[in-house]
Order: sequence, then C-alpha cells, then structure tokens
Amino acid sequence: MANSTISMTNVLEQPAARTTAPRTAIAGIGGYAGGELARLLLHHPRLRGNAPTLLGRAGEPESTSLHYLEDIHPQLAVAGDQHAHPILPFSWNRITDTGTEVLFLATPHEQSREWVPQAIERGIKVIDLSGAWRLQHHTNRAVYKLKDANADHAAQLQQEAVYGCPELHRDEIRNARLVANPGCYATSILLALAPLLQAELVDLEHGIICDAKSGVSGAGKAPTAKTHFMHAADNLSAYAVFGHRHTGELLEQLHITSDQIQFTPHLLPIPRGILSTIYLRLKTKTEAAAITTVLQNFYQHSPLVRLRNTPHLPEIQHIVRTNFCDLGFALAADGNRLILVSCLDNLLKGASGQAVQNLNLMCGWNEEEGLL
Ligand SMILES: NC(=O)C1=CN([C@@H]2O[C@H](COP(=O)(O)OP(=O)(O)OC[C@H]3O[C@@H](n4cnc5c(N)ncnc54)[C@H](OP(=O)(O)O)[C@@H]3O)[C@@H](O)[C@H]2O)C=CC1
Ligand SMILES: CC(=O)N[C@@H](CCC(=O)OP(=O)(O)O)C(=O)O
Repeated sequence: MANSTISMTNVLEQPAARTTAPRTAIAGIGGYAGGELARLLLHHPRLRGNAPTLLGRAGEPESTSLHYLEDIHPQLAVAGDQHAHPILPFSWNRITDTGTEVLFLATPHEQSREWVPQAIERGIKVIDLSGAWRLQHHTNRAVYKLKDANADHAAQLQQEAVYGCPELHRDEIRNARLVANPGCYATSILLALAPLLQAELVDLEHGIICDAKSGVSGAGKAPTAKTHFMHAADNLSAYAVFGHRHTGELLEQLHITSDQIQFTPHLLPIPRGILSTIYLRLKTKTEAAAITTVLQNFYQHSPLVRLRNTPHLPEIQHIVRTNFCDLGFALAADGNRLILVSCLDNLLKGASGQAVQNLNLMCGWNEEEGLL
C-alpha cells in the first residue's frame, strides 16, 4: 500500500450480515485486555445468550480457586450470582467442543505466535491482540524474537494476516481468517497521520515527530521495576527511545522510512489512556479548513473516530473507558507547522474495543455495535 493509496475502505461491498452470532472464546482472560474483552462481549447486543468461552492458561488444574471471571475481574460480577462465568483451562478440545468460530487471543506475543497456526488449522478464525502477527517485514518483526514450529506455514499465515485497523483496512478485515490487532500507540499515531499522508500534505523531508504518553496498564498486569508505583507515580519518563516495537507498525502502515519518523513513548502516572502529540511540517502553506476537510472526508464513515473542532484538542479524560479515538490539530500562523493530537484508551480502541470492532466487521455487522 503506497502512501497515495492508504485505503479508505469505508462503504465498499459488505458481506451479508450474519443472523446467527458466532461462538467466541477469549484466551488470556486473566489479563487487562482479556477482562475488557469479556466485558464487551458479555454485553454485546448480538451475543445475548451466547457468552464467550473464557480460557485461562493451558493445563491449569480444574480445582484451583480462581475459576470464575468474577474472582479475577470483580467489576464484572453479576448481582446474586458469584459463579456466572466459569474460566476453563485452555485446550483445543474444549475450544472445538464449544464450537468456537472466532478465538480472541489476549496473550503474550510468543503464545499467540504458537497458537494462531493451530487455530487456523482447525478452521477457527483468530483476532490476536498481541504483536505476533502485525509485521510483514522480518526486520521489523525481529524485535519480538519469535520462533515458529513450522516456518513455512507461519510465513504463509503471516502474509495472509490482516492488520486490524478498521479505519485503514475495513474490506480486508471483513474477509480475514487472521486479524492482527494493532498496537495501542500505533493505533493513536496511525489514525492521526494516515489521512494527511494519503492527501500527500506532509513534508517528509523535515520528518515527523511522535511524542506519545501512555498510562501504566499498557504494560500489562505483571508489575516491573518501571511500572512499580514508586517509579511510575508522580513521574513522567521516556522509554524505548529509538527502539520501540510499534515503530515497525508505523513504517509498514504509513509506507515511510525510519529516517522520516521519530517516535518516543513515555510512561504516564495514570492507569489508562494514551495521548500522542505529533509534530510535522506541511509541504505548502495550508489553511486550517483544508486540514479539517481532509480529516472529515477520511473519517466520514468511521463512527469510532471523533474529530475535535479547532481550537479544542483531545484529552485523556474524554476518551478513558470509551472505544473512541479522538483527533484534533493546531496549525501555526505560518500555515506550515502542524501539530496533531490523538487520544485513545489503550485497553479499548488500543486493544479490546478495536478487537470487537474487527469482530463486527467479520460478521457483517455495523462496526460500532456494542461499542458506543
Ligand atoms: N495492555 C495494553 O494496553 C495492550 C495490550 N496488548 C496486547 O494484548 C495482549 C494482552 O495484554 P494485557 O492484557 O495487557 O496483558 P496482561 O499481562 O495483563 O495479561 C496477559 C494474560 O495472558 C495470560 N498468559 C500469560 N502467559 C500465558 C501463556 N503462556 N498461555 C496462556 N495465557 C498466558 C496471563 O495469564 P495469567 O492471568 O495466568 O497471568 C494473562 O491472563 C498482549 O499481547 C499485549 O501485548 C495490545 C494492545 C494494548
Ligand atoms: C505503557 C506500556 O508499557 N505500553 C506498552 C505498549 C502496549 C501495547 O500496545 O501493546 P503491544 O504492542 O504489546 O500489544 C509498551 O510500551 O510496551
């Protein structure tokens, strides 16, 4: 996909909407993203009476005490029923016995890399929230140090994997067997930049700077020295400078080179939310109204992208616990220097909400169903 052909796959042929909902399953249910996925699927209007199968790690003994969703994610408890949603150990027999048609993997990259081929072999579609299948170029993927049991099969599947950003790849997602859900930072930056690059407005000679900040849940539930309260609280720190693994997603999806973009993530002392501030120069002096028109046209059929009217800019408090990405911009008086601000909830539009948006597309439903 060249810059000039970043697709606005908005209103092209839709497959017939499924009238019967697919059976779904979630692996990695104990994690932050898995918990949000469970919440969204349990309340999805198309999945009433058709709850997802909730899966823990493989081989867990059936008798451990944490066997109900309510135990791990008490916010999802049902009044009067402490055992509404059992969690089962992951097993392929269980997945096939329950008739699972779509498997969500909210698991670490290495585990997703291993399980995706096994699911596809069984005729099960996968929406993978990890980074395992997002990158087509092996040089970009090398950062994950992934190992494949069958390298040829993995290479074929890799080519088939669709990058699950609905605003960029709607049509491909509708017909996909394997959707690689985007990274959270990558989603926020891609949604801001794609319209302007498609319109060929950006002066790439001057380069683009992406200064992004994320809440701590982006790092998952296992605490580390960096995410420990004593390090993260009352603090703001840059990390993975010139080396964050989402850079590859930006390069591949925007068709730019590493010398044309600099991306620095920061850890914000809040639980969730990402704010990306993106600095660039335009090729020619441009009116703010022209930028607005480019964004409005690009997102006219994208119900989960909200454009803020200049001079208002997106803020984390307006997107937390929503499935939206909010976009806004400010143009300098010279008509040349542009600052874009993009904001989303890393666990929702940056992960689980986007995964459900992809499920909706795969089922021929409106992409915002269950997400507003
Ligand atoms: N957090 C975020 O903002 C985002 C996360 N993602 C991606 O989504 C995925 C899940 O992230 P997140 O929820 O934050 O991570 P968490 O660390 O919070 O949860 C990971 C889950 O995976 C389970 N798990 C770990 N190892 C295995 C294994 N070998 N087999 C089966 N299950 C395993 C854990 O089990 P247990 O409960 O037993 O520990 C846990 O339930 C990751 O790939 C992450 O990169 C993507 C976008 C944003
Ligand atoms: C704050 C924080 O640590 N954020 C995570 C990104 C979360 C994300 O999008 O995850 P994946 O690409 O792993 O799926 C990080 O920078 O590694």
